[in-house]
Amino acid sequence: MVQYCYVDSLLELDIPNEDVEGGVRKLMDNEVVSLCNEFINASTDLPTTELEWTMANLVKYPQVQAKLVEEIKLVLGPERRSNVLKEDLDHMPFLKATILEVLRRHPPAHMVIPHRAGLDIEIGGYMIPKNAAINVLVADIGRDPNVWEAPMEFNPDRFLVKSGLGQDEKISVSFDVAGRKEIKMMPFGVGRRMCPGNVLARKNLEYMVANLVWHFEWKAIDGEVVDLDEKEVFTIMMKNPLRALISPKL
Ligand code: HEM
Repeated sequence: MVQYCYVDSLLELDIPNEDVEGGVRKLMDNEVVSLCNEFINASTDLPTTELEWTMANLVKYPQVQAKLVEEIKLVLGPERRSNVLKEDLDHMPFLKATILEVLRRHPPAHMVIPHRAGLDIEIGGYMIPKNAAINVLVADIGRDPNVWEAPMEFNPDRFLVKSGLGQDEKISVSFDVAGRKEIKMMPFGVGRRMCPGNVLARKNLEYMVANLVWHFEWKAIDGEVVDLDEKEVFTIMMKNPLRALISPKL
């Protein structure tokens, strides 16, 4: 069987050649290395950082952890003690909402990768000249009090939508992460350069968090308070790493 990998796709790419009008060229070795480096870092550091922020919030706010466990119990039924499976995640709106709330409140990247203006353009009364480096304050967008009610509060419920009445009542999550209609937060960037791993990253986080709270109880260490201060490393990490009492559920 012929294996086709990410590097093969890079070697096949034709990209615009800025030295030749309308021309194309192949990627140079240093560009391939840089893209692989970006891919490996982006797919490991950011999800790991986000997992720590999630568990920190679940330790700090035990009522949110308890609500997650309730949701899992409801989906798995009274008898099942096995792992939460990928298929189960589709029936867990509160879990999805929790991950979105972590991404809003603690995006692991406070800025996107720098972009460049392709032409002179005026946006919102500001002239942006061609070739200017552009960056976006991702964290500030997700914490904007004009857009989010009590933005510094950790409240996954804000992403839940109720529909139907009585027995037909349904709770779901409907959020435009890609910012197609409006941009209320952008932890994965938006547009053509939006993170290609965003669906995978959210699913993985949901899967890991669901199983971590299903099999273990996460509690604050006596006398310690979970500190949500931030520190910039490659990603925005917890200044004081999470310490917790983790006990297996029997
Ligand atoms: C919580 C997890 C993650 C977050 C918050 C995140 C966020 C981001 C952000 C903000 C960007 C820059 C977008 C822009 O410049 O407009 C980006 C780019 C990228 N991400 Fe992610 N990411 C995550 C996980 C992943 C995973 C799991 C993968 C791969 C499996 C991945 C692969 C990439 C790649 C290849 C780029 C560069 C895209 C480009 O330059 O066009 N990321 N990510």
